Amino acid sequence: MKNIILIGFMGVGKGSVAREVIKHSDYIAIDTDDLIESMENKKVKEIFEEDGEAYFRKLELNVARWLESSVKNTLISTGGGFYKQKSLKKIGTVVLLDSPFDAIIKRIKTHPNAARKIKKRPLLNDLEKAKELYKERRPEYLALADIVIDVTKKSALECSKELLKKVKKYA
Ligand SMILES: Nc1ncnc2c1ncn2[C@@H]1O[C@H](COP(=O)(O)OP(=O)(O)O)[C@@H](O)[C@H]1O
Ligand SMILES: O=C(O)C1=C[C@@H](OP(=O)(O)O)[C@@H](O)[C@H](O)C1
Repeated sequence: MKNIILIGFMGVGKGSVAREVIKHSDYIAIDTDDLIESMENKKVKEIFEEDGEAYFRKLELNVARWLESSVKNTLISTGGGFYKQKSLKKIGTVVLLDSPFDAIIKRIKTHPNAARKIKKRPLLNDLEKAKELYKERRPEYLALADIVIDVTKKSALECSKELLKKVKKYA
């Protein structure tokens, strides 16, 4: 099985879809932010505050190198900026979870833990800036994707089923 690498904007549902995929397939899952947090023994938010974004991006590069050389048969969910890694397409089949900006924000805001969900994502704290980032990134995400899944109005389970069906062609 080729790796699957899930990309998409902050909060679009990469982690949630990954959790459903592992329930319904033989994939195991890892998450680039989780790897970084355990490497550094710090939350992403603290790394941004204490070490800066550039340092965080270096950690993403280290993770990308390790994924490319050592990880197989795995579903890899990523942070929203991980797609900039040059080796992305070598790591696995690239699956984009896609949704309009307003739909992503609406979904996060209706979650019971909304404030915490927003706070833990430093680049989502200023919504105007986040929208600009979305506009800049969306065409780049689309250009890299082997598979695009529109997650708007679908449950994470539905998205996971669509992903598993579409990915068969690339296995
Ligand atoms: N398909 C979905 N339908 C409804 N809510 C969702 C869906 N996918 C994710 N969410 C909610 O959106 C928020 C962000 O999801 P998450 O999986 O953490 O995104 P990401 O990993 O892309 O940052 C969470 O509150 C999650 O419960
Ligand atoms: O879009 C980004 O640049 C980031 C997205 C975050 O991950 P999520 O996409 O899981 O929120 C996290 O990696 C960091 O805050 C930076």
